[in-house]
Amino acid sequence: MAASARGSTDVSLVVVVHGGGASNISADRKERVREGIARAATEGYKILKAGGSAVDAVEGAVTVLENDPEFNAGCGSVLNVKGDVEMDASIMDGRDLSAGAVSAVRCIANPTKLARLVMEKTPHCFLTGHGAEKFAADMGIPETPVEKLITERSKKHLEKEKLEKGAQKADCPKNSGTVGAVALDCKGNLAYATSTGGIVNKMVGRVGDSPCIGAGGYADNNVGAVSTTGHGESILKVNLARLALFHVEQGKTVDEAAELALNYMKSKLKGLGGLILVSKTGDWVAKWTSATMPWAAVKNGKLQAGIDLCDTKTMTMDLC
Ligand SMILES: COC(=O)C[C@H](N)C(=O)O
Repeated sequence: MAASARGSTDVSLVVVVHGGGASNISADRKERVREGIARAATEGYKILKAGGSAVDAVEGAVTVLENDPEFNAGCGSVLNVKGDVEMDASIMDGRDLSAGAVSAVRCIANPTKLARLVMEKTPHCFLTGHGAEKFAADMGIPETPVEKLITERSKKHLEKEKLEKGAQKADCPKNSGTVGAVALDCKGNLAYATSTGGIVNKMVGRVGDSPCIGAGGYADNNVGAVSTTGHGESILKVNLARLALFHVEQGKTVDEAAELALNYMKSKLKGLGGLILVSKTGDWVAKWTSATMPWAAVKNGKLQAGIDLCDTKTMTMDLC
């Protein structure tokens, strides 16, 4: 059985965010993570309330998390084997399936904003490495010195990982905080965004699932929107986001669809992770097979957030 939280049926504004599926989060970080994830969901919801689109809302929510050093995206990204930051992100508009992605980008504060520019300003879906960085410069995005993206925690994390190398099972990323959001706006449009520093101690040039449309996320107004987190190589192999939406298309509830997709990945590959899903009717679910997955959701002005099943405390805040 996968762990989960879910919302009920009726059409309305919905934002759901996640802060990455991972092994246990230490007690001292829990409150900071919970506060950050709730702030991101609130930001996304405010954008929807002000008449913004689902794409605006997911970009806004994920930007909050990229700027928060507690999460593995933007500032706070985990480091590769060389101690460097290489980030991946993607975004998708469920209206027309337009999508934008970037991978292995370095001196960029908000890779999701860059992914949106790829979607809106180029004839392509996906730019990588130098080309993506050149495009960012052409779009007037200032270069962020890499030191501003690296935290003491991410340095310690790499050191610890190098010492313990071999002890970790490859199918469960340790304490990673990849971030993502899904949203349903007042016009019935759906979108997702996912952003990550990837996995600690990764090879230079390694690209995970997060920028890959269908794996790291998917949005289609006819079905729903999904953002995923977890072991990237497993997520890529099962196309986790599209797989979950396939089950919704087949008539499963959002809860059943998420569970079927995650359990398939676990049984086939021993791959652990999590996902958030909102359907075209506004039903949502946050579900994970990893030990924890910080999540927050706002629907009908009510905010709920949680981290793991042992920590069932949820906040309910009236945002009407
Ligand atoms: C929780 O960690 C992650 O989500 C990492 C990300 N899926 C990757 O493999 O790049």
